[in-house]
Amino acid sequence: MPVDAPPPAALVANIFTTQPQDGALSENVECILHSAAAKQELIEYPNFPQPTPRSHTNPLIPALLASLSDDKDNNNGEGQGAEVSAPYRIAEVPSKGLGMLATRAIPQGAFIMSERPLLLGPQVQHLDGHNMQFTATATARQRQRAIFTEAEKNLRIAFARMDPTNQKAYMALHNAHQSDGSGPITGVMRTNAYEVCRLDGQTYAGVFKDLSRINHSCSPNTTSHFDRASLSMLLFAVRDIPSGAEITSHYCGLLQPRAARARALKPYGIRCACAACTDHAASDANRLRISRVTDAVPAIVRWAGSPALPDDLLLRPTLALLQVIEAEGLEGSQAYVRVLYHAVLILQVLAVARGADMDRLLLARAAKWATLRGCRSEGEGGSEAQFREERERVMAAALARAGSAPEGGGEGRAME
Ligand SMILES: C[S@@+](CC[C@H](N)C(=O)[O-])C[C@H]1O[C@@H](n2cnc3c(N)ncnc32)[C@H](O)[C@@H]1O
Repeated sequence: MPVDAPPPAALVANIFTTQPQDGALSENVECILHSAAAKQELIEYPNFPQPTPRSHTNPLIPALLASLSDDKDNNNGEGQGAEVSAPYRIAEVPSKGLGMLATRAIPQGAFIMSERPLLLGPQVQHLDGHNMQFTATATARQRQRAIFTEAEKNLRIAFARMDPTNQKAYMALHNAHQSDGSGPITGVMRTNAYEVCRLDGQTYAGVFKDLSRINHSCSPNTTSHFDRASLSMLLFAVRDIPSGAEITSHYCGLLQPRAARARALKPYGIRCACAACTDHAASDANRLRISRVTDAVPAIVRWAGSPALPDDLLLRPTLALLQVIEAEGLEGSQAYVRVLYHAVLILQVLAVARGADMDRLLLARAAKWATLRGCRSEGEGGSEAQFREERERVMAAALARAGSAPEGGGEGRAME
């Protein structure tokens, strides 16, 4: 279809647009948007369009590293802007088809890659046919088929507008929906799309050439977030990934029990046999516990201001919970970042009250907290202002525990 041809009358509610048109054709994203307001939101995003990031440096890291003199390897991103080859390759993985493998050791928190989607559109899974007319006697199956037919019609229009290189990459992706009524383009979308953003109240998903090759794990070693300014997904390691190891993400909620994960993975044709799915009783209990992690700052303030309460009252369970999350391989969870933050606050109080012997414990947790926060989208889990205010509250209470302010103060060094 020629680039500027209007869509058929039945599809006028959809807007077909190529964005951001800022470079090579294969870097453009074909978008199906449900409203003019969605398009406006997309292109009027602050600083849009930016080039796809080739590296990502966590601004919190350098100051922390300066104080961690013997931990120089813990860097985030590709270092001083040197051009380095991609730390991954796409290759066959036994019993999973293709997958993504690390071509060198990737440290926790490191930026792995960024990529724009080949195609961006409303999440097919969420199509409920609310804007379609059905006869009263239409069965659920007939409605489902009609929805897939409509989705395929829309996707075909967007597909026809795509750069031929991207069309080829798109159709080469895996399709786990070959016999359920999905059309071929819809099937690839349903198998490979990542949720990317919300526009005008609707959730959008994107299909990627390389990112969509990442296989599922219930204990994934990456996290990703979408960068609206560059219209690209950024991928980070949430724990050290050895050279040659598979790079994994997740296709379902990881804190739900094995049975619910199995249901969510069925449409992908995945019968997961990982440790958490095999020995699921203990893992389900751990994940339930992790799902219940809440904000402990008020409890930390109370403890910090009550010298009669033992030093290890909160530290011991907090460090134990970190171990449980690490044992489940859920370092990519928001709960892990939150519990690390709790550990940092508790250790800061102890550093003020008990002196320098807590420093190494504190700095190690603070570095990890900053590293993993740097992998998440800005402001997720709390703003800088909120952290500063909470830290001040905790440290004010800590002075009561210490009896007086320590010489030189223990706070600034660890957290700034
Ligand atoms: C998004 S694609 C991932 C890339 C895919 N392996 C390929 O060859 O292009 C999803 C498909 O990969 C396979 N897959 C992903 N994770 C898997 C896992 N943990 N175990 C088995 N197969 C998996 C399934 O066939 C699934 O439908």
